[in-house]
Amino acid sequence: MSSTVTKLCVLISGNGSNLQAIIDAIAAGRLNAVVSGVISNRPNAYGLERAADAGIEAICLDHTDFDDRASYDAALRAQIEAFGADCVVLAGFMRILTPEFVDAFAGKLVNIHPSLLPKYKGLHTHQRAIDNGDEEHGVSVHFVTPELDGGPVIIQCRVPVFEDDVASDLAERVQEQERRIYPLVLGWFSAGRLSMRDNKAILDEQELPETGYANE
Ligand SMILES: Nc1nc2c(c(=O)[nH]1)N[C@@H](CN(C=O)c1ccc(C(=O)N[C@@H](CCC(=O)O)C(=O)O)cc1)CN2
Ligand SMILES: NCC(=O)N[C@@H]1O[C@H](COP(=O)([O-])[O-])[C@@H](O)[C@H]1O
Repeated sequence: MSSTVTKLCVLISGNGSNLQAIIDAIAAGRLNAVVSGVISNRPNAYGLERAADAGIEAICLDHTDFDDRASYDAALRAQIEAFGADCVVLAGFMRILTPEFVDAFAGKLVNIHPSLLPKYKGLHTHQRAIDNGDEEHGVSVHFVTPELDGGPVIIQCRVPVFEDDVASDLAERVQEQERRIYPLVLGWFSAGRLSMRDNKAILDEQELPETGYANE
């Protein structure tokens, strides 16, 4: 890994609590990286304010301004390259990315997903877990591939589901773990310990298991 500090370009769509966890970890000296820029596809994302408060360049690239996914992703790629990125960090980014975009950042594009993949790919994961009567749920950090939420898992964390849970209760319990594990994974990446090879996640030259619970 070069002596320069790892540049993280963070993509958001909403509140930005994972972005804030990354900003806080960097400020506390727990993550050796810099956020080179923040991009939101939604103008009202509170995460844009979080970035501005931290003195980080932040812009809205509104997907509704584009005719199709391919043109949006081309503009998104150009903006990321303008900011500079050793790693593109999806942090609550709610747009499905084209294969061309994903391939342009292969191996340095990660996402945090609120379920124990491969369960509950897609949206509304907490409500689906509750509706199914699951006793456990959780979060996965994975490399992004063209297959939606199908990329190699890097780390997972489990949380209990309680009988009286509503989706927001479960989301809060999951997000508490998200804020803990995302800076951890990004630290592995910035230290040159984490990579993706042959569609597998590799940590310290060891292939990571398909499901690996961080709180075991
Ligand atoms: N090609 C890939 N793109 C994305 C991945 C991925 O693994 N491969 N991960 C997602 C993140 N994600 C869940 O973790 C996710 C985000 C968005 C959607 C979705 O259905 N989006 C809709 C719009 C929904 C909305 O605006 O509320 C869409 O893009 O049409 C599903 C899963 C990020 N992208
Ligand atoms: N499919 C992607 C997805 O649902 N991501 C989820 O959105 C939330 C964003 O929170 P944040 O904006 O406060 O970081 C997080 O819980 C993240 O797991």
